[in-house]
Amino acid sequence: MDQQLKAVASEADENLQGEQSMEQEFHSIITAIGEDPQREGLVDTPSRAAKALKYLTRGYEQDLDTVINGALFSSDCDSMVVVDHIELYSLCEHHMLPFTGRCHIGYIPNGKVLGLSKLARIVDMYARRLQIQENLTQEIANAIMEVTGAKGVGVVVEASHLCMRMRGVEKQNSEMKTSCMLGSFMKDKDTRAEFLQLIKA
Ligand SMILES: Nc1nc2c(ncn2[C@@H]2O[C@H](COP(=O)(O)OP(=O)(O)OP(=O)(O)O)[C@@H](O)[C@H]2O)c(=O)[nH]1
Ligand SMILES: [Zn+2]
Repeated sequence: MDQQLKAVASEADENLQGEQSMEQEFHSIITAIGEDPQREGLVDTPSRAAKALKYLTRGYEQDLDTVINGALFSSDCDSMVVVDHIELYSLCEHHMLPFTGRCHIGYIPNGKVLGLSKLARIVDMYARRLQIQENLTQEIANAIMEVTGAKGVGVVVEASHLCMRMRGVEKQNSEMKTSCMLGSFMKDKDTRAEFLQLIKA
């Protein structure tokens, strides 16, 4: 077996072991909450829950290079590019409960534009990890700046946190809004205003 095949096989093996140990943990959790893991409806639950959690945190297995896949194109465009209402699903790192909402992105290219879908893929890569909203917002903005070398980048995230709705303080209608402005979006208030007007956040 050549080196590359060996690496792929060993990664698959690690993933399988990780999923099996997660299954055992979910089995214990079901017992700890006072349920019977052998009950018909729960027999396959540890395996389903492990698969679901692996999926919900799949951003750990991704990196920027793979996500962008070379979709960076030369362009003379020096006007603002905005992609808004990119839905996001994340897990808060304090309670591992979902927070869901929308991400709005703007950037002013500097010779390169990014494939349209890649903005949404960058959002997903960072959202599908354990996060706080502030860090998520900043990580998305920094990644777009790093990949495109843009003149400026603006990111706004609006999200609702289940840890605040289903438990704890139990407030149903409040949303958290976070923003990160880099380059001309930070320095120039007209650029920032144009972005905020376009996304109407
Ligand atoms: N800043 C920030 N806080 C978050 C985010 N997600 C959850 N939190 C907060 O993390 C805090 C954790 O506070 P703790 O007092 O340690 O935990 P807790 O007793 O479960 O807190 P309560 O939610 O107030 O019941 C809470 O205030 C949550 O609302 C986030 O994305 N950003
Ligand atoms: Zn939380």
